Amino acid sequence: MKRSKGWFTMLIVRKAYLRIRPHLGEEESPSSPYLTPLSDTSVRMTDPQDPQHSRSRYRPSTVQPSSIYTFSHVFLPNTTQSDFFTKTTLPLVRDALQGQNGLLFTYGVTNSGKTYTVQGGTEEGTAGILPRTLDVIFNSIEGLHGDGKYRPVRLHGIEPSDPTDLKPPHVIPEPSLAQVLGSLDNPAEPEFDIDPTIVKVDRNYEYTIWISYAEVYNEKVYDLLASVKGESNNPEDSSFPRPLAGKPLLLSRQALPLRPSPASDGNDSDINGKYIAGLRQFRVHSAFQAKALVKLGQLHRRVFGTLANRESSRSHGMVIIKIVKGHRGEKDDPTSLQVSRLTLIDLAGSERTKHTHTTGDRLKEAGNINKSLMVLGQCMEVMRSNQRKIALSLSHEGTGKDGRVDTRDVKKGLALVPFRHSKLTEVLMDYFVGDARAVMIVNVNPYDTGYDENSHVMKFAALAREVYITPAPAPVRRVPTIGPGKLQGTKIKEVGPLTLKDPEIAPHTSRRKVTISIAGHGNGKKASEAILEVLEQDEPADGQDEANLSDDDPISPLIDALFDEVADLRMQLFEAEMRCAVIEAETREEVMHEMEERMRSIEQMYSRRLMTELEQNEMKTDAKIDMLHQSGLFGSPVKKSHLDVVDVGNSLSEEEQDVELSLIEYGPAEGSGDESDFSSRDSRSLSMSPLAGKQKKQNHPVKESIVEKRRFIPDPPMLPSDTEDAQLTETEGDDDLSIALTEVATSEVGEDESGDEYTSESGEDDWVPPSTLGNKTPKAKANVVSLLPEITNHVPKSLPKNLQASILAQQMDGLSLQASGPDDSVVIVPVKKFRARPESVNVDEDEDKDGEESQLPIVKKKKRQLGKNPVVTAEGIDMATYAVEKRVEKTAARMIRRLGGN
Ligand SMILES: Nc1ncnc2c1ncn2[C@@H]1O[C@H](COP(=O)(O)OP(=O)(O)OP(=O)(O)O)[C@@H](O)[C@H]1O
Repeated sequence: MKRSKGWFTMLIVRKAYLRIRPHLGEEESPSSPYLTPLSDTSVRMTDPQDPQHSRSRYRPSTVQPSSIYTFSHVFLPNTTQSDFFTKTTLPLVRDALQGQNGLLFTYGVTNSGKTYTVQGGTEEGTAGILPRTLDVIFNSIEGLHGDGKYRPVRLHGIEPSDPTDLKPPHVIPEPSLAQVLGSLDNPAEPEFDIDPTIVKVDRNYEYTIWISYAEVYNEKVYDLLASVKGESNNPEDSSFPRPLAGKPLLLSRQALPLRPSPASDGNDSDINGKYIAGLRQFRVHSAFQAKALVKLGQLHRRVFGTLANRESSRSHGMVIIKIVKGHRGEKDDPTSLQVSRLTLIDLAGSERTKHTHTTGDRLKEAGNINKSLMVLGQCMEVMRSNQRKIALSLSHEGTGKDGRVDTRDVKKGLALVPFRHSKLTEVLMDYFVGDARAVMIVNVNPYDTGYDENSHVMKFAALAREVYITPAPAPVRRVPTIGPGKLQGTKIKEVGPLTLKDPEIAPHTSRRKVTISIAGHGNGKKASEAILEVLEQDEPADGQDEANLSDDDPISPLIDALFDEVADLRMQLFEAEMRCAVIEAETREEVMHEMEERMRSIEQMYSRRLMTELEQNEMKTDAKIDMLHQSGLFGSPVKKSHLDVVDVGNSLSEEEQDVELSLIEYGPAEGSGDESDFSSRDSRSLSMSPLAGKQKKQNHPVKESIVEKRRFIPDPPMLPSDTEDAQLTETEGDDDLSIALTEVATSEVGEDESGDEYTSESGEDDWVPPSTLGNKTPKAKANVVSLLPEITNHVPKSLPKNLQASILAQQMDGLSLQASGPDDSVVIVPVKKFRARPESVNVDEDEDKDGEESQLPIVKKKKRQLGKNPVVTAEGIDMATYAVEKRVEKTAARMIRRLGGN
């Protein structure tokens, strides 16, 4: 494929490196990091709050919970500064020495290690990439220093140097802030921490190195190497400005304007970049001098950027290293000079306004930081889309006239890259549209709480990687041999330090107080604080610099105004988006809390229900135990009884009485005095059983039919009794139990051998008094013992043992032995139909009609207190069942023996 000529045809890949910060000892103990290195070039980022990894199911975020990101290289936490420098920055230094422009910037959230990467730490061997770059440059040009007759200006210009440029930096005329605070700070960079690397350079050339240090703070550009003038309260006092008692030292500085690079500087690019007008630069002869300047700049940065958070960089700091290279054989020919720039930027951390609840100045500052970073991202996105369009056009090469693509047509269709929307991108514009190699370093602290912010950082990196920048050789400019101050092109007005006396600063100033802590750092010095008042002035209005603008300036006032309008609108849009994002996050959080609240209340409701169920079950069990006690399955509840249900009562042993008594429901104790409330007490005791309640509610058809039948069941004839006042009657409150037992009794043991019923199921007509049964069926000598297996067989074996025992007990409870008739036949009657009741209790009308119940014996009620008896266990029930069986067996055998004997 033929390549068209143009700036977009030679592409180089931008490098994006990821550096993972180690966990620091003094920080809170980390959970697991959310970054997992997968290879040398890729990492997986997993949200620690993801439902799969956390109990919380709701994330107030739309960020993907897990993603894989690819970089040019991933540096693990244990990477040394030296290794990092060699792999990321050294190639840029080599290119710069060969005449290529380069840009390196660090990007990441606060506390992710950007400053550590650029400047370094305090330990030996921890010098960052900036001091190492200076070391390598000076190591490499050793013996090749030029005489510095010419200096670089603006972006691409060269002009004869000013004598002041040659002065060493420490001779800044005004009392500088460094002098004020020099003793306060001791930036770490031990002399012994020098990078020994040497890069091979063309030894036919001479080199001069120039350093500038600027910062973009609150959408304004400041010179960090400009002298800072202090304002003493005493105008006569021209000496060293020290703060008066109780009054802070007042420091002032002025923002610098950005100006388009004039075409006369010989920029090859179609789009002119911008330069920082008035930015001071110093020629340095050694790495030591250069580092001293950088330290001064860092000190200024710290002082002026300390408004909000002294631990955090709130500005974008950029060190610009310019290398002027001239052929040794053409020393007097400035046209042979080449200028290359290497800019290292320590970007401010992306701020979490919604997390820190930032307000006031801090919010504005954070907004500006975010704005500049966002615009940087937008620029990259537009550049990427433009490059795609270009690539698409190139792929259709041959469709135009002569089979060539007209690049002008292609460029017309490209979107405008919004460099002008922030000061940062305006300053960097030249690198993107011009001739530069760019390297981005992404710093991430994998233990940081701001997963979402870090995720945005990674996405930004992914975007940046797809942008390609054209390399081009550094321009070689012809410089007229004119004296200092009379320069080619336009002369830029120097913007020096201002004082409060300067008339123009009043309308555009902002004042703020800055407190600088001076920590002892274990060097024997006492920790103290210095309060300063900082006065920052806006850059001069355009009108003031009109004289400085070249005729070639491409910006017309109308276009400028339109751009400003667009910038304003974008700013408003950005703010609206920020507000929306905050509202969205808050709403999500609110919804999440509401959901959690609901879940909690549902959980509570279910636990309450569960508790109720448990209580009911307990009561049910208690009721069963009660029944077992009443039926004598747990010991013999009534030792002395006057049961007259069976005629043989008098002659039965105590044990036999126990068994029989246990088969009869309880009534009020004779003479206990509480006979009057027997009914209510009875029903109360039954109501304790949830089962009973349920049965009542269910209104079971079987029950109804049985109840119906029972209405017609006549009272049994009076049975012989040894207690005259004992009566058997039906107990109202015990319906359920009696129904169940009646059912069992009537359906299971209601037939004799001949198949004749001897208990009534259908009504009065069927009723056959037990006393006559013997006569009617003389052969029907029911053997209780033989009935036992039958009863037992009706208990489902699949049920748990305790339930089996309970059913058996109920069945047993429904039976009583009765011997009657002249032939001494033994009959089984369902005695559950009969209830002992006191004489004073009113009985049903039906019963009253019979008038017989008054003759029924009263059975003494055995009182039992719940909880006093042992807890039921399966073994206990087994044993009890076994005991009952045995006792019934024994009793029956005895009775049969006795009856047989008779
Ligand atoms: N690779 C590393 N090895 C050891 N310590 C590190 C490393 N990276 C960062 N640190 C330490 O982590 C802390 C935070 O780093 P640093 O100040 O560089 O973060 P930052 O991203 O520049 O923050 P800000 O944007 O707020 O200025 C510092 O104490 C620094 O010494």
